[in-house]
Amino acid sequence: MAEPQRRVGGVEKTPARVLVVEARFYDAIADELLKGAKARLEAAGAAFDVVSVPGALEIPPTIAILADAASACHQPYDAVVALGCVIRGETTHYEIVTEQSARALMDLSIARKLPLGNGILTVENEAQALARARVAEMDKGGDAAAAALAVLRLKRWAGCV
Ligand SMILES: Nc1c(NC[C@H](O)[C@H](O)[C@H](O)CO)[nH]c(=O)[nH]c1=O
Ligand SMILES: CC(=O)[C@@H](O)COP(=O)(O)O
Repeated sequence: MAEPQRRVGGVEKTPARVLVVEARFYDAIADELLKGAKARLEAAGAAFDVVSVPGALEIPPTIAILADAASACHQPYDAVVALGCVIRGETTHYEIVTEQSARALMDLSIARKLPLGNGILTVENEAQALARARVAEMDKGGDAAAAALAVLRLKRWAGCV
């Protein structure tokens, strides 16, 4: 049976090796998302690597590349967190970026049975983005990290029943 869950100060301890891939298309938003994700991972006792890419479309291939590289080095990642912000512009490119990045992340997670938290904001304007990125407000970066760890705990539990 899986070891009893250890919850300290309201945070479920989850020892893990986590890959965080952040898109830096909007630096101020990315900073807040990363701040929240790191705080949640640290509170859970998880180790993590942070890698930056230009935009949301680069997140899925970067995860695939680095997950394979880590496994080849016999240091596989237990979970992944994707962080980014896509703000609608004048053209249909918003649909491409949002839908393709989300679809690719879901496909990656399922195909590889890799716990993955999707913290890519898809919003209409900067105000909506800031409200969701800020740790003191909606903390979507922290939520994405927490979601990845929650699925990891389930995966470990399933492996031990
Ligand atoms: N408009 C946004 C983008 N667009 C860039 C793409 O993600 C990608 O980097 C480019 O098409 C080159 O492959 N990316 C975001 O993360 N956020 C946006 O609002
Ligand atoms: C979501 C985007 O790619 C966005 O920056 C594109 O803006 P636009 O549609 O005005 O070119």
